[in-house]
Amino acid sequence: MTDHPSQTPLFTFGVIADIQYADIDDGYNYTRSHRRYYRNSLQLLSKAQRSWSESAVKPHFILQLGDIIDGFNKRDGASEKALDSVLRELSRCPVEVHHVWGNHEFYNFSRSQLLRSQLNSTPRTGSSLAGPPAPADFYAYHFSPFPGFTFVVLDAYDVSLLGREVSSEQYSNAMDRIKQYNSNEDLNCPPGVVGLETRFTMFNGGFSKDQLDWLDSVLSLADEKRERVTIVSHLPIHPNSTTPMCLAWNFDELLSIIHSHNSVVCYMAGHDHDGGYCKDEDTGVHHLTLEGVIETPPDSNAFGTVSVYKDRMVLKGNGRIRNRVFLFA
Ligand SMILES: Nc1ncnc2c1ncn2[C@@H]1O[C@H](COP(=O)(O)OP(=O)(O)O)[C@@H](O)[C@H]1O
Repeated sequence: MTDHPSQTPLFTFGVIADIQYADIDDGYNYTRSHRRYYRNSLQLLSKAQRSWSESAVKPHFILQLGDIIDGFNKRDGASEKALDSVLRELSRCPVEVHHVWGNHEFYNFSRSQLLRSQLNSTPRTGSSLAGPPAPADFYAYHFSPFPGFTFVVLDAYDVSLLGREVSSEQYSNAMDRIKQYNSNEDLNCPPGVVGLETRFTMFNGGFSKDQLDWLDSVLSLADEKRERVTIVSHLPIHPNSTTPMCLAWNFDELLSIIHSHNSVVCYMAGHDHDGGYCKDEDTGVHHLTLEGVIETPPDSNAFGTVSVYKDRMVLKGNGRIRNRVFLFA
């Protein structure tokens, strides 16, 4: 790996996904193929935090890619307590954390609770990239940690049955969309076993037209200013970076917006705990799906530190996460 050992990075940041903490015994995923270490995930977060805090070059910020606590907390009336535990652990590392929202955020909290919570990391000050803020109807924003670099947080549950009031138009629209493909009584059960249509489940969602239009305008400005843009959200959008069951419903629409701009260099997501990666050969965009902490054994870990240079980003993985170099096209 060429990691520019002699060069100082412009800035660095930490990445972590699917912590899914709950103070309960180990369990399994739905198909019982993967063990879930609910209680220990807090210890792995603690180790990640210590590694970031003690590193010679401190990360400028942390990207938390969603599912910070598990849905089982809701069942146990422990949502607030579990959230306090993970946020307390994260706050030991004195850097800004940018939170993405995943399906487990919506199992625990309503959208309005999330907007009022510490999981709403919308910056109070503007980004160096001008342009309108995102409409209040979805959770999306951009920030610029360093001149020439922009990060965009997207809401992958903007069009979803999760987090929308059953009486709302958004809920009906999401129901219409999922029912086009999924005729199961239990909408968490995917339609079929293989293929792209398996993504039409209730634990996934998509991006509204308003959000895509907003992103389009952000990327137009970024193109003009020759910014390097990294987009982060909970759901992967490239079929070669994940199993199809974890893709965003309208992944293709987001991909085509990215294709129509030249500023995007990387897209990062969580959700698929096995992780994944591909480089989109048409655009040179790197699609990284980060391995989830929740399915990581106690003697390993799943977090990364990304060093950003003028022409590349270098991911230093820990435990299950491998080192990678993302050259800018
Ligand atoms: N194949 C499936 N059939 C029916 N329900 C499923 C299936 N896969 C997952 N679920 C249910 O969907 C919900 C979300 O699944 P879960 O595995 O917890 O998501 P995540 O991978 O985000 O942790 C859970 O209630 C789970 O029981």
